[in-house]
Amino acid sequence: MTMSTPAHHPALTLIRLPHAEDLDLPAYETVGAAGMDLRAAVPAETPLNISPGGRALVPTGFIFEIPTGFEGQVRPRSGLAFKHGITCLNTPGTIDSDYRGEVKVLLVNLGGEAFFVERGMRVAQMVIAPVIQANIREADGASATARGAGGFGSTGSK
Ligand SMILES: O=c1ccn([C@H]2C[C@H](O)[C@@H](COP(=O)(O)OP(=O)(O)OP(=O)(O)O)O2)c(=O)[nH]1
Ligand SMILES: [Mg+2]
Repeated sequence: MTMSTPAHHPALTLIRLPHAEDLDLPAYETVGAAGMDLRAAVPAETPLNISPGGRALVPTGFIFEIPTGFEGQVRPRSGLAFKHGITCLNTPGTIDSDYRGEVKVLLVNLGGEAFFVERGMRVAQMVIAPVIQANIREADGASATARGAGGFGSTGSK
């Protein structure tokens, strides 16, 4: 495997909230993992029940201080999607670098059975990605291109 350089590892500070007291830190499960898994900080005694077709906001128990110039993307886990129809409703969820609240995961149950989210369950993964903020300006007309306003299959279906 290619060696990583420190430039590829921006510092990420996590602040543990009281209800995450005993939870593992979100972590990359393998050396080459793109995302760190996020665990559910729901009470151990009351798993969160998501009915078929229902949705729930699952606390992670951590504040993420995403470095400036980056974002956090909350993405589904394919295993939960495949086995249970559990995915993130707003995927990818966007975590802004200036957000200082608890990261939460918006799950939806597209499966046919109730799904119970238990404490410590890895419910989603977060990818840290660079962000480019555009300089926004307004203009009177759009510049000419070969495509013009064609879209939605205008180049043909094959
Ligand atoms: O899956 C998600 C998506 C968002 N957030 C938090 C972090 C993010 O920085 C903030 C706002 O998210 P977003 O911009 O997607 O939501 P909005 O509906 O536009 O709310 P706001 O008006 O607060 O920006 O909510 C999460 O914890 N989990
Ligand atoms: Mg917003």
